[in-house]
Amino acid sequence: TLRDLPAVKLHPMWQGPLVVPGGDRQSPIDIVVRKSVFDSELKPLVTDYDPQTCQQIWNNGYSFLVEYDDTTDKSTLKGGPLQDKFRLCQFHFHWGESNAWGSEHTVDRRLFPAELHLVHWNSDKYSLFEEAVMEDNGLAVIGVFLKVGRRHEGLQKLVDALPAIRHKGSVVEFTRFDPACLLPTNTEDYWTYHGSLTTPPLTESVTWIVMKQHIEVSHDQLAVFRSLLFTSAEEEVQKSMVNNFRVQQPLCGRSVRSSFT
Ligand SMILES: NS(=O)(=O)c1nccs1
Ligand SMILES: [Zn+2]
Repeated sequence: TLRDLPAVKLHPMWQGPLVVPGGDRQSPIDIVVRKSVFDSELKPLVTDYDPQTCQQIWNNGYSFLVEYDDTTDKSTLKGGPLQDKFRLCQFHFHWGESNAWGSEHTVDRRLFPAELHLVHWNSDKYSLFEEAVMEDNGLAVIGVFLKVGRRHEGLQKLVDALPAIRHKGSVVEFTRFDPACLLPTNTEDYWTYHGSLTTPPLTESVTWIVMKQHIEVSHDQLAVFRSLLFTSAEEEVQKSMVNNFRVQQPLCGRSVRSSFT
């Protein structure tokens, strides 16, 4: 198997392959603003999220996920660079142990303390996330940078639920949360490129939509993210869930388009 190949180094945190063999459209990447290409055909994002589809929040050992009922087209994303309609299935974050780093994407090498990912799959073409995750045009992930500043009132409900899921594998009910409150006010300006998931299975099935405008959260709110653990309750050594971001990947000739000049 992959593990037997001496060339494949296992990632210390994910025990998965660090480099995907033959991967030439991996994520995350550094977005070099002056090299991005303005595309006037790019439309504003159209999100239509139903808070009633929010189901649970859980610690999967990499991040914490807020999961939505994606058995119907109740919470959807369309527009932007997308031709089809995409269904929201979950959102999660990546962050650092300090405010100096934590995001997966960077803008002209600038790091942010954290990054939000809203994960959607193409429900016009596929019937399950597991199917779409293997296909070129299967997924669309919105990336939003977080900066430390004012407290984010909408985020607080989520922050208050985190102590209940400190350990890997813990799940609690989480309902009536509108993820639209986590989007920046400006959803017209974004960069978009074809890439991959940044955690296993790392498949190259993602149309990335990285928002130009960040959102602000308070230092204390981010500190609660860092109080989560990678480890389950049974493990002797508890490890703080921090620095759960992937290293940046080669662009391999890809172009990044911008919806703004
Ligand atoms: N970090 S990510 O949004 O690329 C992702 N990885 C696996 C499922 S969703
Ligand atoms: Zn992510």
